[in-house]
Amino acid sequence: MTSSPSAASSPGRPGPASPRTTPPPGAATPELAEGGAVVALASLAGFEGCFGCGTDAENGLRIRHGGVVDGVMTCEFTVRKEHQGAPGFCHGGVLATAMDEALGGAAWLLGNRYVTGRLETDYLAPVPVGADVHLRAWCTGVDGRKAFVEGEARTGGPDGPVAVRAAGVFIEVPQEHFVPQGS
Ligand SMILES: CCCCCCCCCC(=O)SCCNC(=O)CCNC(=O)[C@H](O)C(C)(C)COP(=O)(O)OP(=O)(O)OC[C@H]1O[C@@H](n2cnc3c(N)ncnc32)[C@H](O)[C@@H]1OP(=O)(O)O
Repeated sequence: MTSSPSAASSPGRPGPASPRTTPPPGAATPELAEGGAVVALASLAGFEGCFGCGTDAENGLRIRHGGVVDGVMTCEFTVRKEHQGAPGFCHGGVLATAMDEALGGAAWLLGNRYVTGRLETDYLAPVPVGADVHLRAWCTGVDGRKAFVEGEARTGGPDGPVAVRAAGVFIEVPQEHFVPQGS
């Protein structure tokens, strides 16, 4: 088992999450499942149609999941013209979707299935159409079925300026929560 980084030591950690997305006192330190669990679970669950990462989702974000380094989930996507909000820039809802995907992926690294209960986003800089967006997310604590997760999106490279910060609460669900493919 690998431990995820503590909130205090996470590289590029965003500012404080709200009280609703901060692990309560006594929350467990996240323990990641053995490597690859997130990918195995996702393929079992049929994520091809996912608007965030699905390869069959023609108009989706086609987020490319990367590796996990020191408990931090990495992924990226390219802002296309159909993602535009204000002229020349990515829509904020698209960026929230990307953060949902990244934070959700960090929760799934725990080895269970999770859905978004709450998602908070801070927009710090506009993201141009055509930009590559580099996402990172990590779990800060687990309390029963709740996983507390934070993340950030950067442009201009993985170590470029932070454009979006996010924090969320993801709730563990059984496989039966999802609609079987083909139903
Ligand atoms: C590579 C793979 C990567 C995968 C990434 C996936 C990313 C995408 C993720 C999504 O977008 S998921 C889609 C959006 N989310 C949903 O559709 C969830 C809709 N909501 C529900 O289905 C139910 O409300 C939910 C399963 C979350 C909870 O219902 P339950 O009846 O199972 O549980 P319950 O309401 O008893 O709550 C369980 C615990 O979670 C807490 N909780 C529930 N909703 C919450 C909320 N909104 N915020 C904070 N905490 C919440 C609740 O307080 C409680 O805490 P305690 O155990 O301490 O009492």
